[in-house]
Amino acid sequence: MGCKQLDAFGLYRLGSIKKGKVDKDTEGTNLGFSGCCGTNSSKRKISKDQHYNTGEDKKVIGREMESTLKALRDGESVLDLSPRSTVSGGVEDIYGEDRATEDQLVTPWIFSVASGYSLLRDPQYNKGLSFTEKERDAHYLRGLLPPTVSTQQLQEKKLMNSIRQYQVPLQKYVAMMDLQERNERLFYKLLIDNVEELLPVVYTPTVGEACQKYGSIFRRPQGLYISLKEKGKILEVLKNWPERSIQVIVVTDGERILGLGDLGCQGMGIPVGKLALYTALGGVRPSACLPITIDVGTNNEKLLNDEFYIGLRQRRATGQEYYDLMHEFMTAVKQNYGEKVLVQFEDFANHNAFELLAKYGTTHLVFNDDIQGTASVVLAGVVAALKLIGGTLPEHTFLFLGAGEAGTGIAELIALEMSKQTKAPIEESRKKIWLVDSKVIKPTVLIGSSGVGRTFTKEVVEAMTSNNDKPLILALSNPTSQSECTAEEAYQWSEGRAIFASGSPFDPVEYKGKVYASGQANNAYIFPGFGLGLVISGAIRVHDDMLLAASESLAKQVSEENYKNGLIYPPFSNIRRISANIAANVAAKAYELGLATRLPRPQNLVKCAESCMYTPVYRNYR
Ligand SMILES: O=C([O-])CC(=O)C(=O)O
Ligand SMILES: [Mg+2]
Repeated sequence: MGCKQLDAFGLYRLGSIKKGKVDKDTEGTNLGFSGCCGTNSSKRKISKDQHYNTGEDKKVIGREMESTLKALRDGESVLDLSPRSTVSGGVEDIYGEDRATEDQLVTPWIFSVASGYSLLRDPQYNKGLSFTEKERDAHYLRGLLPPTVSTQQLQEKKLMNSIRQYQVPLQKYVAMMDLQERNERLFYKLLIDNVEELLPVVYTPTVGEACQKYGSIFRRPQGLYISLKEKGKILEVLKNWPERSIQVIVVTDGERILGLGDLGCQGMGIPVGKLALYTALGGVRPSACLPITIDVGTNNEKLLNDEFYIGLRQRRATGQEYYDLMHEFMTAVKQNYGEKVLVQFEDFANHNAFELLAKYGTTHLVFNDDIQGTASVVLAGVVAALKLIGGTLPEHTFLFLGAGEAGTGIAELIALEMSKQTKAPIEESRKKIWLVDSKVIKPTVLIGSSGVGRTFTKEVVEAMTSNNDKPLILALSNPTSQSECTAEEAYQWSEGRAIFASGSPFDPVEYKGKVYASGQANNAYIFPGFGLGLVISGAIRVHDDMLLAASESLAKQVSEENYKNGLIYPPFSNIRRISANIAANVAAKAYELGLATRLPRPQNLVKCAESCMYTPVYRNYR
């Protein structure tokens, strides 16, 4: 059976943009910024007269959805595996019992009941001072703990007190990572109960600094490191990981960590952080999460010369060598964990991100957070913002600064949603979206995703404000240092009129006696619930309509009270409920598209999602 090309999200359009005319004289237009539209790593320039909707785009438009659905109808290609990843038998053959895996190496895992000292040292089961008297007797813990028996609540209080005493964010980060390695449930209890306070610690912006200094703060490995040294042995490497039932893998190659660029092997902080959110925000079990860093070297001279750098000391492998390693990895993942494991690509550089998504979208359950997750969260924010700025989605004009993964992904998803609403071809919708600056357009929505900080200058924000009663301004680049502008700047320069959200959080701002709280337009709203939806439905492929389903669900959960405060996202304090609703909407779409394998379909998908969610409450040991 042939493996028909099934266009994954955003692929051909990027190809066409890449092929587009590059004009070096694109600077200076009515909004006062240059036409530079690449991320740090891409540094591409796109001509100002190259409208998003180009002739070349048209040729490939519509293929993705149509071909997906057609392929599904024909029953031909969606489930096909590429020849190298086809396995006959051996799927999830954990203990090496099948004939088909006779020639494969086996890790001699032994599972035993932890007790005594090793129980205290096991982060999955350790409860510290919360072991009861009975448990202390039954599990050989007498004398290994001081006499007091604490509650989990008291432990939480104590740890929050101590974390709050650290002034330096990185110290808070290290304290949280230490806790995760010592007492996993308590770590998640803290994160879940104090999500708004701790998100900036374990996630952006602090995780960015942590990655930059990862070699210096490295204590224990928290995920799998797959480097060029492991070429030919990746399946064995996967088998070294102690957990067998993996549902979500977040993988990076470290080449574009947030807006900080190439951090090589030290990008590991990102998969670790994202998966902590998968559990805390989306309820995916920690044991089912696997952070992975693919190390093909780094072009970051500073790291190559850093004596504490933890990765391969060589320049990045590219081309065939790179793709061969990635292919071995993707094949091994499917062979080891089966069809339903979600592989989330995170912080790959543009040139690889689109290609990997295209290549593996047909054979694996893959999701690119930077292209698709960010698109879904931004579409939700824009749809919600319509309540504040007025008009319908197709009535607005969008200008992007940054046509990398996020910019392209967002533009595509907005165009897709517009064309669903207007029933007009997607080419028409694309005409409202500009990936470059131009003298003639008067954008109503300004979206920054260039990875370059401070590009929304006073001039830019003032120009937006002079054209719009309520300009919608999204400064998406992370971490805070790379934000296109600060919340304070947005409110000051727009005289309090901007509807503003940013990728990394900003504190509320006071302007002329009024307090303005801004939202966080970060894919953290989407990926945990999105992944949970895939997991509970047993989905085998990601489809664009699932991204729309996630986005729709998020937008619906913005309350009147939020709107009154100028917010276009609900607060993170409700994120578990938000994620359960997103999961239910995504799962419903998976069933509708015939991409779900967990049958029969649960009647109430919200209840199903909620009941599947991880709880950090201590369990009693017999
Ligand atoms: O990690 C974040 O905060 C959002 C994201 O995916 C990125 O900036 O690459
Ligand atoms: Mg990312």
